[in-house]
Amino acid sequence: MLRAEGVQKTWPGFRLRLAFLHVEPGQALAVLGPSGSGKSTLLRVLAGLEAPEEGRVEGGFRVYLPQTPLLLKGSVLENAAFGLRLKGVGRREALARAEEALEEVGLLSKAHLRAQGLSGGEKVRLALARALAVGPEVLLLDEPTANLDPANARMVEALLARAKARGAALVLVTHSPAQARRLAERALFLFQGEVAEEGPVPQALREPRDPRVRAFLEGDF
Ligand SMILES: Nc1ncnc2c1ncn2[C@@H]1O[C@H](COP(=O)(O)OP(=O)(O)OP(=O)(O)O)[C@@H](O)[C@H]1O
Repeated sequence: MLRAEGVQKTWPGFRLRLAFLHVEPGQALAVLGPSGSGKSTLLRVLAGLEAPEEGRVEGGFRVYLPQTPLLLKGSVLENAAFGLRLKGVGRREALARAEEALEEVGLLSKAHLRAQGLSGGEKVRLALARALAVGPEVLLLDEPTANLDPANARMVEALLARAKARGAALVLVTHSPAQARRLAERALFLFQGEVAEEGPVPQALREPRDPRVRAFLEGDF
């Protein structure tokens, strides 16, 4: 479960304001909006990586995936085990669970290769394996399929759907209304740091009330 209330976060010349946000276990909220509207800032506030000047964020164990995966030097397997090791899981068990996570993302055959040598799509899948291995209650994802080919994007979407089915709450920043439709129950549109629209996915994407959201969805924003 993830819940935020009365959040305000300012940067020079920019202010994010969010009255209320709630994501249930097993559900996903898609966050859409033009470049610079505050999507990443919102995600980082929800992750606890940026402290808001006002408001509260509450949630269970959260894992944040930035747009460009941050991988460590060392093998694919060591990277996949890293989150578990941080949580205090012993080395042997962490490696065994990391292997399971790698199998799930289709990277077990590359477990002993250098993580830095993976392709872009494989790096995203590895970051997801590392995240999923720790069983997060909340996954915060910043455009996880940006720059991926269709096959990798489909694979990542399938993994996210599986994480939801296991009860994770997802917040998914995406530029793709189609992806929002496939993965999310609710959608939120940000414009210049303000929520212009929030609602269930079919309606919010099909019949938005805000004219800026309509223009955005028609590709005019
Ligand atoms: N660490 C920071 N320091 C100062 N300003 C920042 C910082 N992070 C974001 N901003 C500013 O906040 C505003 C919103 O940026 P943010 O990255 O949240 O938007 P976004 O919707 O995620 O954009 P994009 O789709 O291009 O990634 C921008 O004006 C940006 O310059």
